[in-house]
Amino acid sequence: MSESPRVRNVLRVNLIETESLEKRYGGTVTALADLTVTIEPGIVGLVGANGAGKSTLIKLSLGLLEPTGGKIRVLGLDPLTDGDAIRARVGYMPEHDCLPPDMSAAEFVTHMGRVSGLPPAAARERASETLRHVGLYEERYRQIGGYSTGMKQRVKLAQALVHDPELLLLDEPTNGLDPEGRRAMLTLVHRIGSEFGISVVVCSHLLGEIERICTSLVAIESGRLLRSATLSSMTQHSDILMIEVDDGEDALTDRLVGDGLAVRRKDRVLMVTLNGDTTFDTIRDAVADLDLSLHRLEQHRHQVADLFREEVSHA
Ligand SMILES: Nc1ncnc2c1ncn2[C@@H]1O[C@H](COP(=O)(O)OP(=O)(O)OP(=O)(O)O)[C@@H](O)[C@H]1O
Repeated sequence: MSESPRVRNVLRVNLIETESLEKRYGGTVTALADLTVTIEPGIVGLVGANGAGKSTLIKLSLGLLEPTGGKIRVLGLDPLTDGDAIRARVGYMPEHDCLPPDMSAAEFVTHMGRVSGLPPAAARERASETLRHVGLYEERYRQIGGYSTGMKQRVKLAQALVHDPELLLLDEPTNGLDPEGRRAMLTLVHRIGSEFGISVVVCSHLLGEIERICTSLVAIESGRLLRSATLSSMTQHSDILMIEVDDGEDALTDRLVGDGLAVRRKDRVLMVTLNGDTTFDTIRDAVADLDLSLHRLEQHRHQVADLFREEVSHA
């Protein structure tokens, strides 16, 4: 984290690339099927319902599992042959609780720093630093067994960060947290991604929750790619104008339809399909002729929900 985002961002290598990736468990359960996706640097939400295959993809990325078909590369490396190199450059926060209750957070995170190859003094220093970043500095000498769920999640995050990785893989980091705890955890993840320049792949079954912190989203369903897109491409202007007037929506609708425009109504909002630059003039003239007061006239932006949530909700 001491390294500047500028230096890190020079390395624009893809985070994860898969080609026809397949993972079957025991020959019967197909967790991933023909998954081809390229995940670029940034804060990436990996969304999908429970059982969609998110954890399997993360474990394949770390070389903890072997694919039964296809290819996967992480930071340009092959997890099967370059597993050590990948684990040195990647931090992993697993979904389930895996913390020793009778160790303090300081001891545990220092230990994980040592496992990652840091010398003793550097591991202790980095452990303190990362525990401060995740908001556990004051509590770092208490036994983990006495921590709340939120504090345990932060220890898991700290151990993933201790060796200063380029990429963080976070599996459902908000699991078990109350709404305030979820917000705080996501704010922390966003800070790590935006201020420290560490790329993050964050798994969640809750699209609505993670979309606000992500630069791109990858949705999977039953082990297959549903959609992959950047947030900016998803929230571009559409060709729909949203109009609200104080009163007189019916009269305005009739008039605009009479002027040849396509109008849909959603409660009190008129949604008019743009038909060249003259559409604005037509609306202005209609509002003036009907003596209405105009509250809103703006080009509708696509909502992530429109493009994604519906698909994910079926997942
Ligand atoms: N070790 C395993 N043996 C057999 N089946 C497994 C194993 N691990 C996962 N699966 C199955 O593979 C599918 C994908 O599971 P995976 O854990 O990757 O999904 P997920 O999207 O991470 O969901 P969740 O958040 O619930 O873990 C599921 O049907 C799951 O039951």
